Amino acid sequence: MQSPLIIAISGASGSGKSLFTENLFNAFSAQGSPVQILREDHYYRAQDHLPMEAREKNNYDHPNAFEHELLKAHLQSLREGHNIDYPHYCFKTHTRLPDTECLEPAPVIILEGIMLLARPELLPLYDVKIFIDTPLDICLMRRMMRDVKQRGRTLESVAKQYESTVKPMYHQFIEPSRFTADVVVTQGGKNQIALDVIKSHIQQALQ
Ligand SMILES: Nc1ncnc2c1ncn2[C@@H]1O[C@H](COP(=O)(O)OP(=O)(O)O)[C@@H](O)[C@H]1O
Ligand SMILES: Nc1ccn([C@@H]2O[C@H](COP(=O)(O)O)[C@@H](O)[C@H]2O)c(=O)n1
Repeated sequence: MQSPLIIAISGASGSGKSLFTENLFNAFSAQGSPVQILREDHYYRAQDHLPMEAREKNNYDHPNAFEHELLKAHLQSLREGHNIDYPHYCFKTHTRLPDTECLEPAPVIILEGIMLLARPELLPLYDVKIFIDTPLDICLMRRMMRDVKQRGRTLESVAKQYESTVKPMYHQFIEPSRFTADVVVTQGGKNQIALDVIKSHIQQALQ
C-alpha cells in the first residue's frame, strides 16, 4: 500500500474539529474510500495512580497532558503499514480505559486534537495541516453544553476550568499554532466550501 496521507485538524476545544472530521470522513465513506480517524484525546495520559481529586485539578490544556510519544509512534507504524493498539479514554474518570482497539492503516488518516500543531516534532508527520478558527465565546458556549451533557461536568466546573486553564493555555499554545497551518477554516465543522476544497486536494494527492 502507498504511504497514507495524514491530515491533522486542530483548533480550540469546541471549535468544531470533531464535526469537521466527521463530515470529511462521511464525504470519503460515501464514495467508498477507506479513511481512519485518530483523536488526540485518546492519547491523554493514564492517571490511574492519582486520586480523583487530583485528576480533577489537572491541567488538560498543556501539551504535556498528552502522551505524544505514543501518538508519534502510532503514526509512524500506520505509515509503515502496521496495525496499532489505539487507546480509549474516559472524560468522566480522567484516565485511560483498560481496553484498546486494533486499528488498521488506511490510505487517508484524519487526526484531530487541540495540541496537534503546537508540538514542532509532530509537524513533519502531517501531509496537510488544518486549523479550525472559531471565536472563543462560541467555543465556550458549545463546550458548556457538551461537557454537561456528555462528559459528566457541572456548569460551575466548566466555567472554573475555562478560566484557570482552558483559556490561558489556548492563548499560550493553540492560538500561536494557527500559523503552522496550511489552511485556516472559519465557520466550524459545517463549512462546506472548506470541506470540498480539502476533499478535492486529498483526492488529487491520492491519484
Ligand atoms: N458550524 C457549526 N454550527 C453549529 N454547531 C456546530 C458547528 N460546528 C460545530 N458545532 C457543534 O458544536 C459542538 C462542538 O463541536 P465539536 O466538533 O465537538 O468541537 P471540538 O471537537 O473542536 O471540541 C458540537 O455539538 C457540534 O455539533
Ligand atoms: N480529563 C479531561 C481531559 C480533557 N479535558 C478537556 O478536553 C479538551 C480537549 O478536548 P476537545 O474534544 O474539547 O477538543 C481540553 O480543552 C481539556 O480541557 C477535560 O476537561 N478533562
